[in-house]
This record gives sequence, C-alpha cells and structure tokens, in this order.
Amino acid sequence: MKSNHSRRIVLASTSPRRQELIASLHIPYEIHPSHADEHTPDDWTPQQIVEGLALRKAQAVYSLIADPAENAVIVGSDTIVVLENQVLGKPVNDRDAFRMLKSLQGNTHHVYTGIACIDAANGQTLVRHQSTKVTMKELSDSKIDAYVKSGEPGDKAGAYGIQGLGAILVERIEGCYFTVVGLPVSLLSDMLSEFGIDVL
Ligand SMILES: Cc1cn([C@H]2C[C@H](O)[C@@H](COP(=O)(O)OP(=O)(O)OP(=O)(O)O)O2)c(=O)[nH]c1=O
Repeated sequence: MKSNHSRRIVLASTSPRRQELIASLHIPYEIHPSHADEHTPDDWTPQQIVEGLALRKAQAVYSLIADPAENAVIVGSDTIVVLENQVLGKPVNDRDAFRMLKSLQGNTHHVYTGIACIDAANGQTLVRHQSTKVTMKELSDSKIDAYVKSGEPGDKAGAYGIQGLGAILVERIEGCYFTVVGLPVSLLSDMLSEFGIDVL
C-alpha cells in the first residue's frame, strides 16, 4: 500500500509478533532492538510492570536516537500474564513452561500489555496499557507436555502463543486479541494520533 506519512515509527522490540503487527499499520517503520533491564520491584501492580517496562524499552532507544531533527516516534511494549496475583513472564526452560501451563489450564487469567510512545524530537511521552481476560481449557499433563515439546512456549509470556498452536488451548477471550499477542494495534493507533500520526 502507498504511504503518505511523513513521520516514521521506530519499534523498540525484538519480538517478531510485534514487528508483524506494526507492519500491518502501513506506516514507515524500522526496528531498533532495545536492551532494557526487565527487573521490577515486587510491589508493582501488573499495570505498573507493563507500563514501566514498555517505557524503559522506549527510553533505551530514545537515549540512542534523540535528536531535534528526528521525525520518528519510538514505540516500546511489554506483555505479562497474570493468574490471580501471580505474574508470569517468559519461561526459563521447558520445566518452567510446563509449570506455567499447568497453573493456567482450566483457569481464567489476564494478559496485560503496555505501550510507551516517545517523540524522538522532543521527548514527549505517552504510556498506556490494556488487559484481556483469557480462559484456558482443561489440559492433561500429556497435552501440556506435547505443547511444550513443540517449542512454541519458549519466548512467550505465560508459555503460550494464542496466534499459533496455542490457539487450541484457549476456550475464550474477553477483550482485545492483539493485547494477548503483544501489541494492541488499535490502542497504538489512538496513541499515535496524539503525535499527529493518523493511520487512516
Ligand atoms: C500470551 C502471549 C504472549 N506472547 C509474546 C508477546 C511478547 O513477545 C512476549 C512477552 O515478552 P516481552 O518481554 O513483552 O517481549 P519480548 O522480549 O518478546 O520482545 P521485546 O521486549 O524486544 O519487545 O510474549 C505471544 O506472542 N502470544 C501470546 O499469546
């Protein structure tokens, strides 16, 4: 599709899912992987975690490319899975993935995704988040084992990917699907319009 946008997006992310989703907006973009510390204080709420980490990721890239002549908006994002008051990030190994899926199966959890946008020209910053309720089917240990062996859980919060084979583990969702995948594009487009970038 032909683009008439004079501004571009710099996506501060290594996530292939986020890269695909940003491409779907048809705005010029580039990828600038961000290496931010992802540790957070124990007493942070899910909202504080995803907004705080999204902001850290965007700030890490802003510190490298900040320039008054820049026409870019830097976008950082972070996703976590929350079961009751337990926060699940990415599994550290297959055993951890099994443990996470065992606790999620037959239960309802929330997926939180935060987005931070920073104007590279002047540092103007906007941070928001969204959450989606996900109910997972009851799963036998052998099904969980087979899913872990597929290799899909490895790099995903909560050890599943709703956009892949993980779709068959999910009974229903309430809220935005893209919040679960890791980049709520509708929320992002609302945020970008506050920077003068209108997707449509
Ligand atoms: C629950 C769920 C998570 N995920 C992914 C989205 C995120 O990539 C990942 C959560 O980890 P994040 O730390 O949010 O992101 P990341 O390390 O993959 O990428 P970056 O920080 O460079 O932007 O889990 C899915 O792809 N599908 C799902 O259904």
